[in-house]
Amino acid sequence: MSTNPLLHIQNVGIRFGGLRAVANFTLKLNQGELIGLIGPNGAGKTTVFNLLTGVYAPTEGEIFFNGERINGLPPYKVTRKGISRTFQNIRLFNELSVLDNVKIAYHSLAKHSIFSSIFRFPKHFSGEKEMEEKSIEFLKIFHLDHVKEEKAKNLPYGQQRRLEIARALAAGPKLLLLDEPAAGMNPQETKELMELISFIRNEFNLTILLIEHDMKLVMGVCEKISVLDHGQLIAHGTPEEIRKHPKVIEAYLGEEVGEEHA
Ligand SMILES: Nc1ncnc2c1ncn2[C@@H]1O[C@H](COP(=O)(O)OP(=O)(O)OP(=O)(O)O)[C@@H](O)[C@H]1O
Repeated sequence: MSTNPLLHIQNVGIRFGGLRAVANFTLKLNQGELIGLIGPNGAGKTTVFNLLTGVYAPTEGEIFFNGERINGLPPYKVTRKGISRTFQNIRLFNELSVLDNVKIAYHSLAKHSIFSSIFRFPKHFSGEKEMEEKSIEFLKIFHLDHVKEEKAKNLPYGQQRRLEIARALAAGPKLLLLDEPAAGMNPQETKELMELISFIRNEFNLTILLIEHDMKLVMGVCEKISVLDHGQLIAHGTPEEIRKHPKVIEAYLGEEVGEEHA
């Protein structure tokens, strides 16, 4: 069995002018792990995702994915390597149907060539059919198949969040980055999301890095949690260790990190 981590972030940092948004950040994710990334507002969590997905190139450090150095690669190449993400502010094709939103993501994996697509050779049609069937399978997992013809913008908020995850998964990632997937959800929706995240991790053999302010969710699904404060890693450990960690308690204004933050 390989002991190499799927993702290895080594002493990564980035400056925006005089601000060191992330500094000396190190994290290893092994295949199949579900790790939480938490921290107060402005701690640098989304910047870490932007560094991992090629939105920003790190000004220091290295990022290895599957043993390959990926820092500096453009976002589309990072996606092709097997890293997908969702965004804090939902980004869907609002005017397209739910099904088309997933089909577009699945397209990046489709086996039929661009020429057969343009000239509509038979191979293209079988590719289209397969893509549609696969996309509907994804929608079933996310309980969205009954609204597949609906425009994305017409879905209730909780369903839009689920569609974003379905779309990220349709690109066939090995590593899924979820940026505050429970933001704006009610407690029941959050509970269902928690179950869904655990389910897809097992079902798709995924490795997941989860940014989330809802501590109940983070503590409930993650094996390990990394805590950022002012761009620095201040703690890494099990939910129980993090809950009691003095630096984490201090970063969260003296309160014990727990359900009061849910
Ligand atoms: N493109 C940018 N240019 C300048 N400053 C930036 C840029 N992106 C992020 N920052 C700054 O970097 C710091 C970290 O921001 P980031 O969005 O990563 O924090 P966060 O932990 O995700 O916060 P939140 O929980 O509020 O989403 C903040 O001070 C932010 O203003």
